[in-house]
Amino acid sequence: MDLVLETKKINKHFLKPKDFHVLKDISFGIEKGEFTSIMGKSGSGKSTLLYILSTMDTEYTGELYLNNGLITGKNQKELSQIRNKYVGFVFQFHYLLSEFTVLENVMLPAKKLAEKSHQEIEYIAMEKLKMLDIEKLALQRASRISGGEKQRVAIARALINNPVLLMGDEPTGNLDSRNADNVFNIFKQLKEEEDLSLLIVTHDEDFANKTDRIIQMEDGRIISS
Ligand SMILES: Nc1ncnc2c1ncn2[C@@H]1O[C@H](COP(=O)(O)OP(=O)(O)OP(=O)(O)O)[C@@H](O)[C@H]1O
Repeated sequence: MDLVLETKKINKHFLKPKDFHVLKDISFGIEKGEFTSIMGKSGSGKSTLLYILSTMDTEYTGELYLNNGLITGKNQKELSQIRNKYVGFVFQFHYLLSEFTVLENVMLPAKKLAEKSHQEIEYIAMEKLKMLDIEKLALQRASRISGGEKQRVAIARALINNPVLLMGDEPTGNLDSRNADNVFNIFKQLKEEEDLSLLIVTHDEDFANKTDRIIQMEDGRIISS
């Protein structure tokens, strides 16, 4: 099995205001090209888990592997490199820089990685915009485009460093059903054509039912997957 992500017995406690065991023995793997959704009631620990998987939160016990490499125990500088290289993120709110153009927003994570020239990054960014059918918006300010378009730009930005895994926290939560369907179809296309793995937290049952696998969480545990 070619796993792009694996967790072994991840546990997390919030210590304030009092000890709360929020994640309990979370062990699972995501295969290359797999499209997985995470569902569960509000408060079941989905966002807390995603934050750990995204390497942003290091306060947990257990082990996290990305692309077969052990992530747990690495320092912040190493984590930031790994994050930029292997993982893309899409959130409910797109967090675009509104005074920047669409193209500039998409280029930003590649600029941070500082491995390619400005011209190369611009070329790749335009390719991503074409893939998402929004290349005509490249020079438009991010504040001047629609909600559905903004989410496409956020997806293009998440893909700029060619990640192996795209993670999303409610990426369709703020969209109407037509735009939510569009985003699902883009994800499916990325899985099928680019062999990308996707791990998406969602409350949308229709969306989750169309993915390859649903990980169901309850009270900090995985109850089915
Ligand atoms: N910083 C924190 N300190 C203490 N408790 C927290 C903290 N962050 C979250 N929690 C608690 O941990 C539990 C899990 O929260 P989390 O946000 O992971 O749930 P969720 O499943 O993503 O919920 P939702 O679907 O509403 O986004 C909740 O009971 C929440 O109140």
